[in-house]
Amino acid sequence: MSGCEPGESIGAFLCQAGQRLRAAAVEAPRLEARLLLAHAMGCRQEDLLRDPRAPVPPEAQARFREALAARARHVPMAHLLGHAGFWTLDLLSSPATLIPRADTETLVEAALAAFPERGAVTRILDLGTGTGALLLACLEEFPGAFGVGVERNPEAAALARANAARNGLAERAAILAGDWADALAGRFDLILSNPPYIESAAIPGLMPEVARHEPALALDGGPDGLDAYRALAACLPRLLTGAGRAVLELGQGQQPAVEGLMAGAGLRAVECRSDLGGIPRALVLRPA
Ligand SMILES: C[S@@+](CC[C@H](N)C(=O)[O-])C[C@H]1O[C@@H](n2cnc3c(N)ncnc32)[C@H](O)[C@@H]1O
Repeated sequence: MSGCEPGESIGAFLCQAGQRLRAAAVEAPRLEARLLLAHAMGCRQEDLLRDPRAPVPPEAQARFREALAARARHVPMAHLLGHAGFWTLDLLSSPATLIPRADTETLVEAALAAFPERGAVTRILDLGTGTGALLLACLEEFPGAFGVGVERNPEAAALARANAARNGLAERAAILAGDWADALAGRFDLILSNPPYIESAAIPGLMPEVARHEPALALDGGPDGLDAYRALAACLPRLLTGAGRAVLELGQGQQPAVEGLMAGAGLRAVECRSDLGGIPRALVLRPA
């Protein structure tokens, strides 16, 4: 490849990998090449930069080539590295569910703003828990709370359980495989949900990392994107305590429709917090 030194040094591998990822229209090719090589060599990114002329060991070369080819096919970085950061946590991620997104952290901020008195939250529910991101971040922030996470895909439920253990929260979390709140009785102070909310017809047009590599069960909200909110509207009123709050993630432009659905079920919107891009993202609801 032009402009790269030949050979098997760290520098040569990074240069060639950066060019390959750029040609595949990957957004941050040099950074991702460093992350993948560090992962293949079992070291930190900083260690690579210390001696770019050092050789890449043969086993690491093989792992790196494989990961690089997958990344050039737009397999998401989190699937290749096996984990992703969310709030203060490091979470295992897998193709069984959504990779946790920074936008979803807006829901944690909204929950914290809704309950300035942390002790007021003793029972938390997360519907469609996936990696466990929202449930575990909130358990971290509300230290007196016990949490239940429900997930339709048993493989994702197992991942959420592993993440609870990995973050020292297993004693305070129960993860159930099931369909929304069908198997639940009782009431919760804080209910979180980031449901699938993309309109079915829009999914093929999403970036390839999402459209090809994240599961439809985590994305597809039906023809108008609102199917899961209808299911949530049907169960949230019986699950919230009188002073409880539900915090729901919204897709772009969905605030009026979701507020309308929830109002019809007897839930009043008290806040809608925007994400860092200025998009209304976290809708906070209370019993009317
Ligand atoms: C958008 S992802 C959110 C995952 C995680 N809560 C997050 O914020 O990163 C939606 C999750 O809901 C799950 N799901 C979809 N339909 C469900 C249902 N009927 N009951 C329970 N979980 C469901 C999906 O498998 C997926 O893990």
